[in-house]
Amino acid sequence: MNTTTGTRMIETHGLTRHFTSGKRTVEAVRGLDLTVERGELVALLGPNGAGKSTTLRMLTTLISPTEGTAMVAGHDVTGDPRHVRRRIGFIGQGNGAGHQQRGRDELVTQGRAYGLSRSDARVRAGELIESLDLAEVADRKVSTLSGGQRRRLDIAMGLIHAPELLFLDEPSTGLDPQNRANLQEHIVSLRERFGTTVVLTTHYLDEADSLAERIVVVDHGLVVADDTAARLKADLGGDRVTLRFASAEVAGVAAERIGAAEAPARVSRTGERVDVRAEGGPELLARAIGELSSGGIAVQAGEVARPTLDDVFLGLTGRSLREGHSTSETNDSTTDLEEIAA
Ligand SMILES: Nc1ncnc2c1ncn2[C@@H]1O[C@H](COP(=O)(O)OP(=O)(O)OP(=O)(O)O)[C@@H](O)[C@H]1O
Repeated sequence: MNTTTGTRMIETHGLTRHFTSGKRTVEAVRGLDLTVERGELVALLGPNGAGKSTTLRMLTTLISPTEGTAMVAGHDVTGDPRHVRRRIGFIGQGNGAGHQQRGRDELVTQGRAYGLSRSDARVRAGELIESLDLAEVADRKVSTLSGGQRRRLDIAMGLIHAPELLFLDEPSTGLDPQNRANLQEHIVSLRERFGTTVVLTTHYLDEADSLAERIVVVDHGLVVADDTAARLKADLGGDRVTLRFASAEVAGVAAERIGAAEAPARVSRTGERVDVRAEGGPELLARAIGELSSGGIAVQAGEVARPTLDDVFLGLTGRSLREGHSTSETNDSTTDLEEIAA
């Protein structure tokens, strides 16, 4: 049920959240400006402690902003949280489903918590079971489901009241590659089937790259980049070509020659290695090997790497996203869903 008029699903201005304990104040989110249009699939990407979950918790009304404003699905998160909650779904980290009930009963209970009649909740549960391929698991006890099956059940729980906007906090953390791939397919198909706008957080660069149309990179509580993965990578200035030489001295001469021949490519040398950042990396590598060897310089090894989102992050922050990865944090999404339903 899409009830919001206009195309903007999220609009924040200067969204800020501080946590204070004793004399210590953590500035988890520091003036975040974000817009998401209806139907978009947006990933919030950032290292541990960047402020992704805190942002999601403000947008889903679970915690209040310290400063700033956020309109979500047409309503103010501070002034009108009930209407926001009715229009959104939130699937937190961890497993939101109980253990001894069957999947189908969990869904009906969840629908009831959102104010559906028992018969409407049953009908809606049946629709979701069919469209999310849960037929095989719906009549089993939740405690017997695999991690991937539970995650799909979690998604169905978040969709029971047909939200216009679905928030997923690290949906695939802890899943094996096969289950991650399945889950990603389901997320993509949500929009096709239900027209749902999806905002998810992730640590996984490849997940953000392949899944999201738009990537918002968050670091230290701020948006440091906001664009498509392709444009973020293109902004880096093309492929990275790495060549290795017998000595640092030879590499120095090679770097000068490549710089002169391949302008405007960016050339840098580290010891015996020369890195070149330029469009058309494979062709450049072939040219450089040919020209250097005809000038008497042997290239010992050469490779081309397409830019990755990790390169983007490294370029923006001087740190690698991979350094910050950890799956240790767990929030209980049962609590989140209950709070939302309250
Ligand atoms: N309830 C809280 N009390 C105190 N500090 C908090 C609280 N919640 C979050 N923080 C702090 O705020 C900062 C941002 O945390 P947040 O969980 O939003 O980051 P994140 O990007 O979601 O990280 P992760 O990828 O590890 O989930 C961190 O320094 C965190 O320790």
